[in-house]
Amino acid sequence: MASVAGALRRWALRRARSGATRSNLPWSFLSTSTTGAGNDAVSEQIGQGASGGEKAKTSAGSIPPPIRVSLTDSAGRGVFASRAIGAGDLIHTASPVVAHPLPSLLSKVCYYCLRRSSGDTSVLSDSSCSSARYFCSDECKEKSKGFLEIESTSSWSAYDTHCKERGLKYPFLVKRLACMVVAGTVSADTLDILQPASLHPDMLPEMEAEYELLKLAFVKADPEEALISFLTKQWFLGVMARIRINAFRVETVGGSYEDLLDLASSSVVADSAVGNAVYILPSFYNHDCDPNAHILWIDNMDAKLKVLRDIEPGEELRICYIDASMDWEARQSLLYHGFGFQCRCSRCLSGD
Ligand SMILES: C[S@@+](CC[C@H](N)C(=O)[O-])C[C@H]1O[C@@H](n2cnc3c(N)ncnc32)[C@H](O)[C@@H]1O
Repeated sequence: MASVAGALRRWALRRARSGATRSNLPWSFLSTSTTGAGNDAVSEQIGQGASGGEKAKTSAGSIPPPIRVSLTDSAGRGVFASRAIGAGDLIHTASPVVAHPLPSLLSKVCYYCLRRSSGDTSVLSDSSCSSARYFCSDECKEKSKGFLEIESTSSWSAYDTHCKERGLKYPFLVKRLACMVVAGTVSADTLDILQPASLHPDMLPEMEAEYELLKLAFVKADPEEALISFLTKQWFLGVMARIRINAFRVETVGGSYEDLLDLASSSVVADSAVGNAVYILPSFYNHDCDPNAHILWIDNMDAKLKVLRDIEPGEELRICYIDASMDWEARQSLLYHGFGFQCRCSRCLSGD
């Protein structure tokens, strides 16, 4: 136990000495308001281009994305085009704040970037832990160092088994986020700007059990108290509430990047899911059953947002959260029960 605590202390010390700060974070400069108050800050930062971990880039690289985040009439905040965008154009790309492969695919999908293994997983498997984790490159291994060092100081068998037995995916994102916070690579309030789901009282006992197991894993590693002071039940529930609404199921598609981007269609056939991820900017896109924008993943966790048809300046950009080919009743039911809102897109309002 003492060596575990020592590892955490040494890590924190190294972070402090290297000058790493918690403000050096993806979008940490944004207001943490979940109401309209933070909108100006969001728009301003998009206008200036992103900095920090989450990169919002156009294909041209340094040009700010042609979008702003503002309040909509009926769906909270949304993403609007700040100039005309042509059908098929890439709006921006985004790297997640936090991502995790599906627990069943740890030996087949990169533990950092969610890229599928091409076959030989032995070379870059992480031998420091009992369950094999695959890394697609030394770069991904290097980028994982922070959370991995923290993760490997604790025993996760009780937490992982509890979640796997119940088929839960989101607690793995929370575990990764908590390790990143302890490692000092993200701030504990990184996701606060995102809209939270209202958690039904029936869900709370299960989530509280997950929280206790998460806390226990850290406490058993005997870290300095200050390092895990953020890890309250309120923090856990707040993160879960945001992940529930904003996590994307990452489904990578094979094929040439250019070919896929050229397609002005949302009917790209994806492979099966490789993991889950939470982004900041993509989380501001509202849903539409007849979307004018589309999110896709080519090869790894980096999301590409592109438009499906010509867009006028000022038009709201919306993606589709579900299978748009379902009928009105099925769509309404899925969006209400799965996502917690009554869809007010024009297709639904017209009864189609
Ligand atoms: C991922 S968030 C999108 C950004 C959100 N509007 C915000 O202010 O952060 C999803 C939430 O936006 C709202 N929303 C998205 N699409 C909607 C739609 N078609 N009709 C009504 N509400 C919608 C719902 O409150 C939903 O839970």
